[in-house]
Order: sequence, then structure tokens, then C-alpha cells
Amino acid sequence: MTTAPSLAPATDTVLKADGVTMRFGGLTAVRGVDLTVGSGEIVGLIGPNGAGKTTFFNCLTGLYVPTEGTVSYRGTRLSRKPHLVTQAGVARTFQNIRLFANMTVLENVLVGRHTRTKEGLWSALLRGPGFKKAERTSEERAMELLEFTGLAHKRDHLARNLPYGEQRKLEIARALASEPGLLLLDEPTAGMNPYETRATQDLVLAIRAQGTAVLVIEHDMRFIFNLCDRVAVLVQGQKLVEGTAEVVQADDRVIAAYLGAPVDDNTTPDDAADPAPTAETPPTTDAPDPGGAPSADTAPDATPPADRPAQGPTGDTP
Ligand SMILES: Nc1ncnc2c1ncn2[C@@H]1O[C@H](COP(=O)(O)OP(=O)(O)OP(=O)(O)O)[C@@H](O)[C@H]1O
Repeated sequence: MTTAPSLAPATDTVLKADGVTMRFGGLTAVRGVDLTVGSGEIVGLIGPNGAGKTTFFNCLTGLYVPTEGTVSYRGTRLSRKPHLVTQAGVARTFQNIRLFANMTVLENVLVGRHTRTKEGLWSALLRGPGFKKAERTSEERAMELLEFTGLAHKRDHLARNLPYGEQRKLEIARALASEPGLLLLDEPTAGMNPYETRATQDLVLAIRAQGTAVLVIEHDMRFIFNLCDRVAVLVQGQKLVEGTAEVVQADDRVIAAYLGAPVDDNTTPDDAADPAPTAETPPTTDAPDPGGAPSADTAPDATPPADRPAQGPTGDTP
């Protein structure tokens, strides 16, 4: 398969991934992926289950060291240490919610501020004037973010007691606390009802309006095609297509990939990730249709999906 070329955005480039490859033993989960995100852009990353989307995110954020390739943020090569990536200006959320379950909503956001707090250990222990001022500033900023995400009235609630949709919002608030120039969202609407999904769409637009570029992985095609300026499609670890919603929806290869067809008759790599036939609806059948019936992904469903916790966050250690 020929990898789709990277479409350089007209705006300043915030993120540039060049030839990112990630191998796990004999399995190539991500293969030579180029991707750029421009400032002010919302870029979608879609693909069938097992296509390599989360692995690619992990390569961008230092959780994995790519086997090959480079990742730069605003022209500077990113560190391979996650906290330094965050400090550089790239924040993320996770597919499975990772909040501090037994901390309050406000405390969770304050944790996200730590890369922007300059006060050292001694200052913190002695609680000197510098520390107190920094603490006040952090709390003010955290409250602004809770207002922004609609969670201010829950500031003293334990994260574990929030409804699922609010836990996802809190994850975003915490990520924003590090003042990122680029926010990576991994399936932000997974398990949400249509109302929550719409609210998340509005939230992402508001984040962009405040100057943060967004790269988002999502299986909900209505959400992706309504929201994104550009969409890249990963299949078996390779970028198959990149373009506007219209371009991606019109590409027969994308539909074939979602239906489980091999990406290339001749060159399907032996060690590529599984084609992973999936029950997901192919993108075109889930195209933007504000007036139409909800897609399978967004239809109201009394039974929470498997990835939606019955209660409380799934983890206590982000
Ligand atoms: N740490 C790992 N070790 C070995 N294989 C891995 C590891 N992480 C991911 N993989 C494999 O890499 C491939 C891509 O997985 P990945 O989770 O990135 O896909 P995805 O597109 O995010 O899928 P989904 O949409 O289901 O979340 C899969 O075959 C997966 O099993």
C-alpha cells in the first residue's frame, strides 16, 4: 500500500510526525505514518479497531518510543518522556478514563497544573509566600477550567461520584490545566449518549477557539465529520487516506477497510496489525446528517457499552 501523503495545513505547524513506526516484536502496529496538525486545526484520526491509532498517540506523547521516525512540536523534537512532552505543550486524554477517583474534581485539575508550577520542593514544604501565590494562581486557573467545562458546581465532589459524561469532561479539564498548544483526545465520546456527544463537540470547538489545536481519535463518524477540518484514516498501521470529511467519505478504500477488506491486494504486510474486521459502521453510512436518524454509534442505548463504567473512574493512577 502506498502511504497517503501528509497534507500540510496552511496554518503554522504545531505537530509534525515524520515516518513514525512502532513495532512490537514481529507486529508492526504503526508503519511510517506522517501527520501534521496546524495551529487552530481540529484533525481526526479514524480507523478500524486495532488500526494503530492509540499506539500512534502513545508514540506522540512519549509513552512509547517509536521504533523509527520523529515527532516535533512547534519545530522542536519532542522528548521521549511523557511529562516533558506535556511540559512542551502537548496534553492528552485516554481511551479508558484515568482520573484520581478519590480526589475531588478541583484536586484532579490541580494535579494537571503541576507542569506549569515552578515552585520547588522546599517552597512547597515551607509553604512560603511564593508557594502560596502559586497555589492561589493554580486554583484560580483550575476554577476557570471547571467553569469552561461546566463542572464548577461539582468542584468538591469526588471524581468517582461524577456521572460518566462528566468524568470525561474532567479528564479534558485536567489536560487543559497544563496549558497545552495541542490536545490529543482518545475516543472522547466513547460510551456517551447523543446529548453528551453533542456537548463534547461544542467543548472541542470552544477549546479550538481558545487557541488549542486538537487531534482526536474517535469511532463516532458523525462526531468526526461534523467537527474536523481534516481526517486521516489509519488501516493496519498505515495512513490510507487524509483529507476533508468529503474526501474521506468518498474514498472506496476507506469503506472497504471498515468492512474488513485487505488494504492492498498485493502488498498486505505479513506482520501488519490484524485487518480487524469490525462491526463498526463504515464511515459513509454514518455521514453528517444533522436532521437524520442517529447512527448506530450515537443512538440512545439503555445498556452502557462495555467501556462505560457502571460507576466511578476506571483507574486511580493516570
Ligand atoms: N504494548 C503492546 N504490545 C503488543 N502489541 C500491542 C501493544 N499495544 C498495541 N498493540 C497492538 O497494536 C495494534 C494496534 O493497536 P491500537 O490499540 O493502537 O489500535 P487502535 O486503532 O487504537 O484500536 P481501537 O480502535 O480498538 O482502540 C493491535 O494489534 C494491538 O494488539
